[in-house]
Amino acid sequence: MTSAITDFFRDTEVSPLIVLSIATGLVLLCWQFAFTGLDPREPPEVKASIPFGHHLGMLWYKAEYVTILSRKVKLPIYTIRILGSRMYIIRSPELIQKIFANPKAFTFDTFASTAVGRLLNISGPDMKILLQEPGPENRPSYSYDNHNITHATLTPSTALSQLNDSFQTRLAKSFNAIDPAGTVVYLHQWSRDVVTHAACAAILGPDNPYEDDPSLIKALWDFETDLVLLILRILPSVTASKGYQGRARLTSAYLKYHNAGLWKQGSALLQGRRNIGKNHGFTDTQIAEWDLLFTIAAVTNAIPISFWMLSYILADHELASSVREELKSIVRIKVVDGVSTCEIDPVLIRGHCPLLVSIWEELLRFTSQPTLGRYVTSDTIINNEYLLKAGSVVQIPTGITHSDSSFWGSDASILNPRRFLKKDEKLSKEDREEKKLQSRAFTPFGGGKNLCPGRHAAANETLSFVSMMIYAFSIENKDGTQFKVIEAAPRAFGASVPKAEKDVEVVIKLREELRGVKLAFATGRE
Ligand code: HEM
Repeated sequence: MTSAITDFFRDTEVSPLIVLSIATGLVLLCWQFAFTGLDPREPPEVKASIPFGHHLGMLWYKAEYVTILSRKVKLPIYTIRILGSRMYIIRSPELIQKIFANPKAFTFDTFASTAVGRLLNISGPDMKILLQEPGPENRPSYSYDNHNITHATLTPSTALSQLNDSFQTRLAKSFNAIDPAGTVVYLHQWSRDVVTHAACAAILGPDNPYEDDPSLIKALWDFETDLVLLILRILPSVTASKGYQGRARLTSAYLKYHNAGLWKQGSALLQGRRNIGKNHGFTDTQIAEWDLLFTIAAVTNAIPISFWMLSYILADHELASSVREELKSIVRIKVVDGVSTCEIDPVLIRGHCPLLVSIWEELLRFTSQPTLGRYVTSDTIINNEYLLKAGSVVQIPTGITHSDSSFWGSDASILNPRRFLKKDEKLSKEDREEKKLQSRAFTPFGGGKNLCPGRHAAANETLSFVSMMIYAFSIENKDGTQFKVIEAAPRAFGASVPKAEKDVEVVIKLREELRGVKLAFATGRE
């Protein structure tokens, strides 16, 4: 056989590269035909206009492809073929809710466990015990226990209030370090660093690795940026060198933190997760690695959205001054032992600052557009209508439902800061119907069993950061030009909120009337 191939190359003028390309094409074509026909009850298939068009689209547009495709395909649900298997894409809020309602048949855990296994190099029996199967003596699996403690400590409770307090205390420290006469920073990077410091203090406690070595913040974001390449694991030390090195530095810093017993001053969330890890026989290194992954989940969307929210307000003078006006009702100037403090109470924002809350919700609609994924574990019919086959993947491009004018009106494609201002009691019957449709179409935090447990913490983080920035500081472009919202980069696979493409240099100054005053947040409130 080998000599026949060599003879062929010797006897023909065709380059081996062309032959190889033709052979690859043929294999892929056979693969495409090998795809078993659709059951008539499955969602209709949408074929690409050119051969392998969906594959090329995925390679080119990455996470955005199913959103781009769904803008053209107006069906409530449809099927495409990817790598020889089915992918069901759902645009209809009604069908999306059916998926959320059945986490056994449509699971997120399969994706999460595969990704975590590849990131942490877990395989074989360890993988089963750690992530999916019941543990020894039929105890619940680690993933089950971990899911419960994470959701329990992040829903409104004393544990969450303490986490929020720690966030705000560390945030205030960064604000008080700003030179009142003016500090020049790159706003995107500076916001990222300030909020990351606070988020890590909230989870890990005040004495955490990032305080010892602030360069770990960059390592964390390098790791986060290279996450997909690290999951793919194709020569990661070369293809994802920054993330690869960042992960190594962070893992050893987190291990040092655990070995020194510093976890004892961490959040109830961190301590609860540590206990569960210990009960399931995790080593300290595994616990450190899990904490690192959790830190990524906690910062990956919350931090970009803080930057976007600040940017959209700053770019609109009238909006910024209305927000500042509204904030006056939750600001107190306190004088203790001759020291004046300007204190914002974030717990009061929901009740006293409707415009700020509306901007937050609109930012979630406008920027948090995850493509949610579920794996189909058994043949299931949804809505008494569509058969979804086991082994397939469901994709929910929320960018579609978040921008559909039939739910959001003719201004769906622009950011309207006052969109969520209408109060329920003032709504007409028609408005109430529209609101119902909107609430089903609004899934910035996903839904069902995996609905983001960090949503309350994220709201607190963003609203605390933005409210103090807008109330206490003036922020202007360093070059004197008008502040504008900068371009967003394409959304990465798995990310809900995009990051900024570039950065903008600004001068941050404490407002004249607050010179000599310290900044703080009210704490100890539930
Ligand atoms: C604006 C900020 C945030 C956004 C937009 C966001 C969005 C999401 C989304 C879309 C999911 C997947 C849900 C699904 O598939 O149905 C998710 C899951 C998750 N998020 Fe968030 N998130 C944010 C902030 C946070 C924060 C601050 C934390 C932690 C403190 C956090 C922790 C998690 C965890 C642990 C999961 C996995 C939940 C599970 O599988 O049960 N997130 N998030």
